[in-house]
Amino acid sequence: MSTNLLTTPRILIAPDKFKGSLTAAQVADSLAAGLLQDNPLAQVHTLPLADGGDGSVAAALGAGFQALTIPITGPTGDPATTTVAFDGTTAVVEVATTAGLQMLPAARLAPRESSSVGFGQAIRAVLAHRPARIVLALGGSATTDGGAGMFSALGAVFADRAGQAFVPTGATLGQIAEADLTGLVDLGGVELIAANDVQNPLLGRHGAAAVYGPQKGASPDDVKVLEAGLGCLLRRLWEAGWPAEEAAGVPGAGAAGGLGWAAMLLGARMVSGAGFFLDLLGFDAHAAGCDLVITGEGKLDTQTLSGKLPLVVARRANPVPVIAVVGHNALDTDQLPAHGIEKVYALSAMTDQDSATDARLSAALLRQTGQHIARALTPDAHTTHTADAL
Ligand SMILES: O=C(O)[C@H](O)CO
Repeated sequence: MSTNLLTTPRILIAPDKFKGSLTAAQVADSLAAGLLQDNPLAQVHTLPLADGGDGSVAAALGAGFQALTIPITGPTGDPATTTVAFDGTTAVVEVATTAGLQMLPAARLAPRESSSVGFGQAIRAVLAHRPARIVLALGGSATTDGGAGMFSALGAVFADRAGQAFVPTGATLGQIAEADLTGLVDLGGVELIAANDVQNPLLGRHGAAAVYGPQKGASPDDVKVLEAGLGCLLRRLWEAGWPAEEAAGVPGAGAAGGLGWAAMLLGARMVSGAGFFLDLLGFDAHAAGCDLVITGEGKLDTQTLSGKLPLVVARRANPVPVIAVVGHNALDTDQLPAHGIEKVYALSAMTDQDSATDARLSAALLRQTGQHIARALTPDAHTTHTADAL
């Protein structure tokens, strides 16, 4: 690490979540505990981040937003509650905690039967608080319903060939014979922002069903049904007067089972989730004047290089040195300094066990890593401990 040795280093810890084990706040707190254990004089500030996927509401709450608890219908129809973050102006509503994989009862995947209706209900409920802006945090969804459930909750009516109204799920999108958008709630005057971390279009081999369907449990046959269903929804919304075809090709349209596309049809502006959340949470001001920024995520891989959160942090923190702490590093560490990351600490290099799904083990390893980093930074410790590159 080229950071000068310092007795009272000012350190900002700004990680994403470690998916499957720890929230961003838990990652940051574990690292901070280790750092302070070895150097109680360090000035450590934590800023748990998010990239638009799950953890976005938690990151906003950590930055001082208030929690609104809202009753919704879960992705497979069970009663559920969700939390929306609100600061009086901006509301953050998350797909992951309204129609997400994490909300499926007994974690049973439901690629055909799930819908985004709970996401729409949360948006509708938050309108009563008169937000100037709603951030739609996309990602981590259980469904590929193209936003049909969300539209239904917002007042759209879908009918089948017999004229029977129904709320479509992924598998029944193909039964939509007509879409009536006349009863849609008025979103005029509310700025909608879709915070998104993927660049996929709605349809095709890079689309929502083909790329993200399998992680929601879709078999190859299910993917075909979902793809055909999304095509049907697109035609019906186009017939109802929306620019459904143009929006389908926009990068990000395929986020969250097509909710990226659906959000654009509602007038949302699509933004990179990582950059947006760094701005919302005041990252630049927090990083300015620091001696070191520590970022991280569950897995560092080629997707990271295409602009995921640690790289955005590294770019924005410059000239402050940045190191990454990750669950697993699948990249050649030599290529990271060119992206602004001076050094990587990987938890998987510290243990034979799989820390990716074990929260307690991950937290313990993060604390140890915090201690390693403190020793590498402080003059006294540096002379008494060996440097510990992992
Ligand atoms: O929810 C999904 O489909 C993926 O996380 C991509 O946005």
